[in-house]
Amino acid sequence: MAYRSSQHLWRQTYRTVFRSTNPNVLCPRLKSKSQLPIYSASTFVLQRFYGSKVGESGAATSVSSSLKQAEVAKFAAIAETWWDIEGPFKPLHAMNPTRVSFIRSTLCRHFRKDPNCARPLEGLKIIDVGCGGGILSEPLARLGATVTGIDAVEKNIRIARLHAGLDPSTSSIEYSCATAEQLVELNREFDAVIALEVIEHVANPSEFCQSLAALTAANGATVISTINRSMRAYAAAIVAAEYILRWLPRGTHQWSSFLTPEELVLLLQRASISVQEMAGFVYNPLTGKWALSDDVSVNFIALGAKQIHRKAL
Ligand SMILES: C[S@@+](CC[C@H](N)C(=O)[O-])C[C@H]1O[C@@H](n2cnc3c(N)ncnc32)[C@H](O)[C@@H]1O
Ligand SMILES: [Mg+2]
Repeated sequence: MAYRSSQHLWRQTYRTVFRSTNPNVLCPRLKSKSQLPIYSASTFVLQRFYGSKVGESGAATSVSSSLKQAEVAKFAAIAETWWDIEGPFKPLHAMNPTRVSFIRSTLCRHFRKDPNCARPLEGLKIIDVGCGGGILSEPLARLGATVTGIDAVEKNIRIARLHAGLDPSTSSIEYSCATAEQLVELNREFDAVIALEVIEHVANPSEFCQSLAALTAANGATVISTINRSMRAYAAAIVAAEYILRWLPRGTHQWSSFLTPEELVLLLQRASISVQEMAGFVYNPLTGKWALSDDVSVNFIALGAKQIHRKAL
């Protein structure tokens, strides 16, 4: 049922937002928390990697900068190529319809909205953290959301603004050069906070999750996608994508900065975000298309709900 309805949604998303052909999509929905194995080894890894900075209270504590200067410099160097679909962002363009399909169906479930209408995200305030040139912000705006896009690289924001301004359906996107923590300090809140392919580039993933959680309104949703720290991901996302196929500049990704799904679930849980849905992205080299899958061994995406802790009376 979930599979069939997500296929239908996929077709609709693709036609309305991207206007092209239709890859096969599976949108698995977690039925219970037991489907998200959280190994005690993950706790060990988190403590080793992120030390005592993993918050115990679940509240966004002292907010420092998530910026890693070397990462910011890498993205600044290729900023002009955001909308070149054969350039370094080719994989993000290729994955985009699949990830928008996941976001559309999961946000509609979360906010009890009709996924079949033309503007299913109407009425939702969404922030795209680390928006780059706006590859995700634009389809979200076309689906009816009120979109804010932020990025640490000024050049990215200039390009995103320029591109969004070319189409009346995206010209309302509010772009600014900022980090998540800076918006937390301004007490901004959004119904949905989305950070796709960003967490593997920040200085401290635990603090980054705390900032995303602080930006998420009560009963809101947080969506994160990243790359698994697995041997398959090393082979696919680094050896194949950077060295063999040359989709990405060499050195784009550091394997040690990837997170396993269990680690991401734990980091979000400690930021009071409970992961409800997760899916993998898989690439079919014969068709050149991406699809959603149960296989989270390389690229994956998760949606979590912000938990509200009631104070004891
Ligand atoms: C791989 S790109 C992903 C872009 C976009 N989210 C997408 O998936 O289409 C990562 C983006 O995150 C931005 N970035 C990296 N570290 C950041 C930080 N600490 N705060 C905000 N943006 C950051 C980079 O400038 C870059 O545009
Ligand atoms: Mg990346």
